[in-house]
Amino acid sequence: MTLKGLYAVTPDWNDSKRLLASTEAILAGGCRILQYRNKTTSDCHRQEQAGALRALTRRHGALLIVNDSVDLALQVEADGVHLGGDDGDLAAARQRLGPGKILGASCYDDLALAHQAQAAGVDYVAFGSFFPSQVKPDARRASLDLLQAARRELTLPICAIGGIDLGNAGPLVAAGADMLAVISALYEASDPRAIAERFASLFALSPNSLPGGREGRSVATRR
Ligand SMILES: Cc1ncc(COP(=O)(O)OP(=O)(O)O)c(N)n1
Ligand SMILES: Cc1nc(C(=O)O)sc1CCOP(=O)(O)O
Ligand SMILES: [Mg+2]
Repeated sequence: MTLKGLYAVTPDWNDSKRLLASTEAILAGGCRILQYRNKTTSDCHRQEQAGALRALTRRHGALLIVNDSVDLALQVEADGVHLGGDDGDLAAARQRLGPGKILGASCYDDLALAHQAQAAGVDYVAFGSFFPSQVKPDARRASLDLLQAARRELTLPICAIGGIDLGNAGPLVAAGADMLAVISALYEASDPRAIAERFASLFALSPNSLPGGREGRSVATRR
């Protein structure tokens, strides 16, 4: 499966019934990549929620990526793991996961970090925060210029994250983002399925037809 399109990331909800219902709607809307992220619950509850999301993503033919923990990713047979700067060594994680699992890395606003992550064997890199985020109000800010430079210099799929909604997503895709990672604009929506459908449709558009797409990659340079 390709690492392209809407990448839904779960909120810190401990109500599993609500979490599963909203996630099911997002997957029904065409999202094919889900990250399980819950920073506030116990390990035991995290394992339970991740296991339920594993079953749900399988039913929808979607990838499941676990945030922060190689152990949990292996326990629930997830498709991969996402690690940030404080989450352990990327090369060691690659060793433990083997070549078949997806490894993603946070690179914040730092292109040099992305080159290091690429050398360590990751499958995608993430930059952010592109916009103010209620989930991470103090996150470092990444720019469209950084995204365009990353697109020119890196061969890996690139993910954008942080405060992304339907109103600001177009220029990110036009600048070279392969994936848009989104929490609030999906999970706080009254109709998450409809929002997911509209995000998914952004990736079916050509760069120049996207809002802010004049500086998008030319067809010749797109992968
Ligand atoms: C797709 C994606 N990008 C970035 C992050 C942030 O990871 P990290 O910096 O480790 O912060 P936490 O999410 O662990 O708080 C992510 N989770 N997913
Ligand atoms: C988990 C996370 N990481 C970020 C980074 O910049 O690395 S921003 C972020 C929060 C994303 O949530 P929302 O879509 O609600 O802004
Ligand atoms: Mg982390």
